[in-house]
Amino acid sequence: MATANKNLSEYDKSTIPNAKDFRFGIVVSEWNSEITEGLFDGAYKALIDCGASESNIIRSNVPGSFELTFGSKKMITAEKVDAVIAIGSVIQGETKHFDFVCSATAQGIKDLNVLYDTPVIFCVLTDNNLQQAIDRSGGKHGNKGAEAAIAAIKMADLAK
Ligand SMILES: Nc1c(NC[C@H](O)[C@H](O)[C@H](O)CO)[nH]c(=O)[nH]c1=O
Ligand SMILES: CC(=O)[C@@H](O)COP(=O)(O)O
Repeated sequence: MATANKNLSEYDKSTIPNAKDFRFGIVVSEWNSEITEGLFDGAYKALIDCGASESNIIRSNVPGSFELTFGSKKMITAEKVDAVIAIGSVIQGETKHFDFVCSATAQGIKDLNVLYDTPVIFCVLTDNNLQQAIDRSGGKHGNKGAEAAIAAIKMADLAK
């Protein structure tokens, strides 16, 4: 189902474990910060809404999405979190760089989920243009950050 056919912010709390005992790391890319800050806001509010404590949400920043893999690895090894949410926004430019950044980031985060026992959630928008990113970070299609937060809670519960 394409994002256009669902709202990313919608969730049923009756199907989600209470997050009160979990500790979450959120790693935020600074590229396209007007988008990534919106994603962070959506993730943070959803975690709190589902019972997480503010003191159990730890944030770090990285320069761009390519650095999310390293930043997430550091969050796993240094902060003893139950799940990590990796937040980025990659927007197509004039060249093939978009393809390499998206692929490397997706593969890197997938690799962390294989190498470590802490789930890392792929909250990286890979859009053709700025409007698509706006629509998915609190716009008409909801907020992928909220979707990622729910995934993080469910995976933290699965991994415990
Ligand atoms: N163009 C975008 C980038 N590019 C930067 C890379 O992620 C990386 O920081 C750089 O290549 C140095 O290693 N990053 C994004 O997150 N979004 C973009 O649209
Ligand atoms: C995703 C990118 O790296 C891209 O936005 C960079 O833009 P360009 O391809 O025009 O150099």
